[in-house]
Amino acid sequence: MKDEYMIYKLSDSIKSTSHIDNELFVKHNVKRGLRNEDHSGVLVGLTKIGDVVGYERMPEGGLKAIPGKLVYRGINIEDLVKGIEKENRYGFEETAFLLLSGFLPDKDELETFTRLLNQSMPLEQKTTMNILDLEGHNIMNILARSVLEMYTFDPNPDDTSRDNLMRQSIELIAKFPTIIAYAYNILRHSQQGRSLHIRHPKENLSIAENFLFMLKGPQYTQSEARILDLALMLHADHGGGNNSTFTVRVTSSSGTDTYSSIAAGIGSLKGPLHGGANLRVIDMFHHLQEVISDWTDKDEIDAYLTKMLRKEGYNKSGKIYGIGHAVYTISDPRALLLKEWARNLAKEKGLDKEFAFLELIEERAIETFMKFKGNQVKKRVCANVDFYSGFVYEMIGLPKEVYTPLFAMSRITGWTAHRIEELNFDSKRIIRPAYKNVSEDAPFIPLDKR
Ligand SMILES: CC(=O)SCCNC(=O)CCNC(=O)[C@H](O)C(C)(C)COP(=O)(O)OP(=O)(O)OC[C@H]1O[C@@H](n2cnc3c(N)ncnc32)[C@H](O)[C@@H]1OP(=O)(O)O
Ligand SMILES: O=C([O-])CC(=O)C(=O)O
Repeated sequence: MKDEYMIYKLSDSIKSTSHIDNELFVKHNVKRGLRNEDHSGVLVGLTKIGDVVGYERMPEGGLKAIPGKLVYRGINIEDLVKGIEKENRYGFEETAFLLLSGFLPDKDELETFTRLLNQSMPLEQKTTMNILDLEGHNIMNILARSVLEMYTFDPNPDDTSRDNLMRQSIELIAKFPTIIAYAYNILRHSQQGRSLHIRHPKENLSIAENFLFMLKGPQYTQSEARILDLALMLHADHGGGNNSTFTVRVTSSSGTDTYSSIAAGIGSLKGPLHGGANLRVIDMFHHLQEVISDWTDKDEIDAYLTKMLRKEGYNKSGKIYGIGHAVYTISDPRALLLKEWARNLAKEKGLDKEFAFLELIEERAIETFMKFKGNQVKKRVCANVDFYSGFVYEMIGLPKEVYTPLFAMSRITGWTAHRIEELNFDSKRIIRPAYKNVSEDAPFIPLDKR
């Protein structure tokens, strides 16, 4: 047999070895994707960090869809974001403090914490040189590799004591913006032939400002930095059950080191059904701008969205990106906030027509999805956080390569808070669910008899 045929032979076996009848999940009462029949998540843990609410349980049984609510350490995200906006301050550092500590910092605590973050932003010279050296066009991949490398420079990488976990968490939160900005500048140079600028983080700038400075130099506006700061606040945590945070909790429960666990979380977030969706949404939006001739024609939009759901349009995945959520049903509170900023910004930038089209796609996607699925699906869908974020980033001049990394730059706060919690409750136990084997027994056959 020719060597290359082996790949096809083995790959062909996947058709039968990976086929598991849907009915078997029902028969063995297996919760597909750790989800109950009514789509709610199977309860697998307790947390005091974030609360994600999309429905109420009725006393007579069943779920009642309610407008989505997101809470960080007991504080409603809307109150946090609007409170900080009203005081005309940057809020991501404060959000990180809140998630890590469980309480809001006073003035002195906030100043000290912000200074600590600022001082931890520069990278080891060796890490910078390595980022320069890392081949590749995907910043999530470069970020994961850089995080794994931080293990080498940490004098105490495997120590899971409280103090050390907190020190590592602060280092990671501070260094993510630097790694991402450097990686983008290098990528821009190596893949797009642009001149190479490495701007080191500055003192006395917020993380949002510093990121924009490192990415594009001093030519960013205060309103761009404020919007980025707000977006960072919104993406910081989403409870313990989202795919990347759960990944961090699962890996942490084995007692592995912080860098291995966070690199695994980055890998999860990169997926197009999770944080990677923000990139897909903007790509899908540009595609729709091209294929839909009349951006106000509901019938034309519906027809194309139906094609997408039938796996005949766009990337033929059958997905409409930025729509649907494991928990939220009526609304994702983050999407509502991002949508309002997008609306205002679009007005400012003369992009009202584009915004109106995106808003109409949201409306039609929900309608079309419900019609397409009919009574096959018991839950309604809404736009999620990824639906408007890319449009906002695009308007503030951010390149698409950093959209998903920006999610990671914010979510590192939630990941580290959850890792700390996973390793510090008294009754902790390694996370180890079960899989039922549904294959048939097979005899061992000697090689010359096969
Ligand atoms: C930060 C975040 O991670 S937010 C989510 C970002 N991801 C996306 O935007 C990708 C598009 N959305 C999706 O794929 C899904 O809505 C998810 C992955 C977010 C949630 O999936 P689920 O928890 O399975 O959602 P839910 O239980 O409501 O799904 C019901 C059915 O509708 C399908 N569905 C849900 N949303 C969509 C969508 N946007 N496009 C097509 N089909 C969808 C599901 O695949 C599922 O089908 P199945 O019953 O055949 O398995
Ligand atoms: O909760 C989820 O499943 C996904 C999500 O919105 C997030 O992680 O922000």
